[in-house]
Amino acid sequence: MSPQEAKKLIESLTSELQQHNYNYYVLAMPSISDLEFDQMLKQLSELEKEFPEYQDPNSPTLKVGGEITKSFKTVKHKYPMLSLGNTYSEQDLIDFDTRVRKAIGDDFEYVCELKFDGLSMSLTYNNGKLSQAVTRGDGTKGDDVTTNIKTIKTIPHKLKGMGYPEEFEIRGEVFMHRAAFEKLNAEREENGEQPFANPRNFASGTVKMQDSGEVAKRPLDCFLYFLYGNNLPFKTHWESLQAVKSWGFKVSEHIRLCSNINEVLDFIHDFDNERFKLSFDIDGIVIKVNNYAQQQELGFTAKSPRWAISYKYKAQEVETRLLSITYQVGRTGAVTPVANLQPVQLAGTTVKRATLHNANEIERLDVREGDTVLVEKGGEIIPKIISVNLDKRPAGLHKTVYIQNCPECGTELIRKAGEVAWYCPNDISCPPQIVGKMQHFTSRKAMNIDSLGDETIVQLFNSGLLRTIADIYSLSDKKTELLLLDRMGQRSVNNLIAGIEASKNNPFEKVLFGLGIRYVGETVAKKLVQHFKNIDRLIAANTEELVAVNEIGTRIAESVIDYFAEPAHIYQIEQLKAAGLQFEIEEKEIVFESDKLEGKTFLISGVFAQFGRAELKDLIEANGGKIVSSISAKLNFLVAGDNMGPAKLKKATDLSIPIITDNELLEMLK
Ligand SMILES: NC(=O)c1ccc[n+]([C@@H]2O[C@H](COP(=O)([O-])OP(=O)(O)OC[C@H]3O[C@@H](n4cnc5c(N)ncnc54)[C@H](O)[C@@H]3O)[C@@H](O)[C@H]2O)c1
Ligand SMILES: [Zn+2]
Repeated sequence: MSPQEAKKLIESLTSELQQHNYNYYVLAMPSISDLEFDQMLKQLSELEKEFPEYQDPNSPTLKVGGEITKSFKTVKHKYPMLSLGNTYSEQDLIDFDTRVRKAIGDDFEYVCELKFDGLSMSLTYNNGKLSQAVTRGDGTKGDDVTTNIKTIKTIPHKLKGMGYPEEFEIRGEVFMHRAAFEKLNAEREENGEQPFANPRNFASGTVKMQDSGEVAKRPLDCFLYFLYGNNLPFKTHWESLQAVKSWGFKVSEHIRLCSNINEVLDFIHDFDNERFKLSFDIDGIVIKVNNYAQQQELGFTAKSPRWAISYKYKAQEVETRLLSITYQVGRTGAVTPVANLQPVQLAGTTVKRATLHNANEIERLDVREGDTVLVEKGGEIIPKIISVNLDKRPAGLHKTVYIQNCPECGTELIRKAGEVAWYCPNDISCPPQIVGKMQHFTSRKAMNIDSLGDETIVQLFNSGLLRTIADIYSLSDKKTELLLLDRMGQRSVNNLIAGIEASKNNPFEKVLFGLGIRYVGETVAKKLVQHFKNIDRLIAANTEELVAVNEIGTRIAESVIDYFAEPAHIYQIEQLKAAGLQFEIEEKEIVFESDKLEGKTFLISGVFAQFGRAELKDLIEANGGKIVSSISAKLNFLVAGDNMGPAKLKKATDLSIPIITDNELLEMLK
């Protein structure tokens, strides 16, 4: 390769990898697999060795890939948070072992641990109390996410036992169990939000949310795996893991002390199969030299310790035959193509189906019924088709033609500009859409009608008793018909009717969420209700008025407008209103201009569910109050939302300044 070519290639690899780092760490939405990323990184590293003059000082080979964000307080790490050297090959591990031996001789042990697939977190404890939680960030500085991390039940706020140092730092991996991931991701999809590809991305997206209340709803967990501090009372990593367990930290039971590299390889082989039985994802095994003094002797490179390495498992792949492609219609009308496969064993489960995502993906793969396909199950939960084995393609297979009509109701499919999915627009009478909408409407977070479960809805739909959401509220007139159905006795019918009746007390925000308007999830529904107060004002709102609401963008606004433009939806709302459902919230009697706050000073900090900061500021000023920007003894009130910085909180508490919520501020205006 000529130097000129090498320079060009180094530049393009560097910028491509930087983009992938951004997608992975900041957006939590990677667009290539880890293996592809690692191969590109290796290629760059080899080129840089050959042509060091072209290496970018910010090369991804030298730096931890993450970034700090502007949304949290930045904290400098006391001990840098580095990456780990990684490999997919056993030979590389043997080479690693040789290097270690050269440096420290033969007398040492390894600790093998699982490489949890989440995001690393640094926790600081002072006198046994959790004082700070910080993300890895760029390795030198991270985001202070203490408030969010405090919602994780397995991270102790206060330690048990004795013998912990007065101040220490402990590191671990925050992750989400697979079952919780699948459940929450399915809910996201139902709400028309983009699903996360795997639990790691979901956990990482969650930790960086602004609203700790929302974080608390998503069950995260954390395994701890390294202790830092001055004069730790331990000589080895293994000892420290046993001790931190006794202080109340969660340490994985799957750790092993190994006296040589062969025992390490045994551990790796054991978990090649065992890993699929775990309730969470791992992407490999971490191998650490056990003794602290020996770790110190080995030291660090710019990016990772020399006393540790990780072995990453390759995603498992297998070939099988594609029997047919079918199409599923979801609650929102989105059509998903599904590959039905000749059943095959893969990653510990029998795989019969794989997702084909959308029409573009079918086009890209040129996959045809009857093809032999390569299926992968990696970090992603749902298996996917990687490629078609053209050598095995029988003669005469027809190119796949994407369906043009809904497989359920025959309506012609549509595709909106800028979207990849095709939709069935018939949300009035397309069976999976109306059943799905009713199931959503009665679900726990919406109207919470326990007695009308998913299967009962299907049964009532099939028997013609339910056709729309509004029909639910006329079931009480149809007791005789209900009693004729299978598994419907007097008691279950009474329960059913009572549950439906009770649901009428649900507040407007639950009803609005229950309607299943695309992109209107729980939080958006709350915001719309707070802002517009009643359904008529919401129906009348135009795009401008909608996007004026904090955190509502044009995509949501357009979806809301489209929904209310449909006469059948308006008719349904009229019926639900007539049945007695809540379509308004009580107006708070707020005087929007007054002198009630005259002579008082306010400082606003944190984020608020019902107001933007600018809105709050306007409100205070319109009522005669004065906004100040720093805390002093003269400040009258601190208006505090979520995620307020701990330093501010402490200062205000020290000065005994009254801390009020946005609701308490509203009370002052009444
Ligand atoms: N697909 C993409 O676009 C993309 C982009 C960037 C990075 N990546 C992936 O991320 C990797 C680099 O990420 P990285 O720098 O965080 O390194 P890494 O994830 O390979 O290893 C370091 C991390 O391992 C974690 N870890 C889990 N269990 C551990 C244990 N028991 N002990 C110690 N640490 C443990 C810690 O969070 C630590 O920060 C790449 O190799 C690549 O596979 C992928
Ligand atoms: Zn349809």
